[in-house]
Amino acid sequence: MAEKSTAKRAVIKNRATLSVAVTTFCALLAAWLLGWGSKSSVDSFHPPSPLLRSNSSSSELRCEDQSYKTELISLDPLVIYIRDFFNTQEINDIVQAGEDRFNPSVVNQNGKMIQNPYRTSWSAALPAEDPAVQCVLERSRRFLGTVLDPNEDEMGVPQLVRYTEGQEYNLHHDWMRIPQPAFDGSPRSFNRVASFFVILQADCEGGETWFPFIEAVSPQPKESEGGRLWREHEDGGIAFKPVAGNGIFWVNLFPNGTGDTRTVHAGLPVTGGLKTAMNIWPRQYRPNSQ
Ligand SMILES: O=C(O)CCC(=O)C(=O)O
Ligand SMILES: [Fe+2]
Repeated sequence: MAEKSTAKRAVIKNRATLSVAVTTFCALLAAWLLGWGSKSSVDSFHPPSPLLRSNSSSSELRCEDQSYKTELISLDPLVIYIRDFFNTQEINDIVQAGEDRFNPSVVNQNGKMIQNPYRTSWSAALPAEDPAVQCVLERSRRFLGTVLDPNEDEMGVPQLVRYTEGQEYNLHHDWMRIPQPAFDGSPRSFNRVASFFVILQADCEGGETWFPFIEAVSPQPKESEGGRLWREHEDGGIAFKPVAGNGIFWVNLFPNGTGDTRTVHAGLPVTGGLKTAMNIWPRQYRPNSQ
């Protein structure tokens, strides 16, 4: 009897030891799967776009996942409104990265970049190596899906644009009439296939982004007038209110590479305060003969 109970105790002890071991193993496995001990970010990647590849020396970049929401505004040309495209931390980091780099904005006139009363804002080219810049460029690249050829195309040089009271950018399109020859000397030229225009700071009055030739797929419901993010403009088309973190995406080029004049748009005058936004102009390359 005593022998039996000793054996039983030994079995119980072994089971207990086994169960502690199993529990510890499961806990360690769960901790590993949840990524404890590493940085609390959910998205990790090796920069894949040509621009990021050529300019980045760091081996790994960690970006926060961003759950943005998209709303189709127009199908032809394609215009998509993106809510919460950048988070507050990214906005702060990107503004800081560009803060000391602002110069008077210029416009392209017959291939020459010149200052013009047509565009009275400030611009700053952003450093491509900045981690927040890399994260939002990568997010934008993924948004584009197959629009960019990973072997040819790139995300371009992102820019900040800033307006104070009285400043504006009159009607223009973002695509170039004459595609820009490739900087690497290859017999290719690029054009801005699409635009992301994302608001970073919107402590301002005025400063809507107006597309006179864009018609919404259907009218907005009338009841949400106050909280509207865009409105039908009195001179036609749609005007988007600047809201920090939100962006507008549109396609500039037809499939044959020519520019779509219906994408003409303006940054309407800021009548008070400060508006800062980021331009991302992905570059699509074509052989020079085309
Ligand atoms: O400021 C805006 O609302 C538009 C700016 C713009 O179109 C640009 O910088 O190309
Ligand atoms: Fe523009």
